[in-house]
Amino acid sequence: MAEPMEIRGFRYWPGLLDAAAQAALVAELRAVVAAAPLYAPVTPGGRPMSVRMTSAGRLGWVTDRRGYRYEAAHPSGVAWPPIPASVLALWHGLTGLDRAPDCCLVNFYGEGAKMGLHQDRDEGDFTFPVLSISLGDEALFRVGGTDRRDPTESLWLRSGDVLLMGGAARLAWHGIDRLRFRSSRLLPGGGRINLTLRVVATSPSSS
Ligand SMILES: O=C(O)CCC(=O)C(=O)O
Ligand SMILES: [Fe+2]
Repeated sequence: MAEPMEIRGFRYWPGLLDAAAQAALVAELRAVVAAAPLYAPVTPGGRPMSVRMTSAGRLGWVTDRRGYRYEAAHPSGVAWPPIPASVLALWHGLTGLDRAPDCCLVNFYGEGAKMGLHQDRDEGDFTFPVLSISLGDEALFRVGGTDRRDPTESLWLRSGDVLLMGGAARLAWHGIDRLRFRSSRLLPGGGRINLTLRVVATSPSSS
């Protein structure tokens, strides 16, 4: 596996997935979205998010008026589809962990979509990293420290880039400021997909 770069404590593999791997992943994600359609989430405060979302895995991350949490089913009631095998292989290869992720959150960014600065802290055990995979249009990723007021820096995430948020950077603030819509031709209609792989419970048998 190629040596990662380091950015603010994150491990970063620019262009890790080649064009063929990206296309294969998109095909697998089409099956995920066919089983568990992208939906428009709302924050606990009632504000619509600009990204559309779904999940694969034992648990999916959801938000609505009742709060941020992990659920065993899609808002429609259907079970989340399994995490694609190629995604699991990346997780095990890059994290070195035997433990599989419980959730593969799928974010779709259409034109104008963004994600405010936040920490990923609904998982319960921050010793496990979060692995992020970017597909499609370029997105301006902003990363800070573990304190909201820490200075931030930005980098453009491109299709095929992979980022591991672990160790001291597991609780770093991060977000997506904007997209270069139609900067990639991977998705025919434009847009960006981001996958984040997360361990949610503390042991695989707990539910
Ligand atoms: O889209 C991205 O690159 C980041 C997504 C993210 O931070 C999240 O889903 O928690
Ligand atoms: Fe996040």
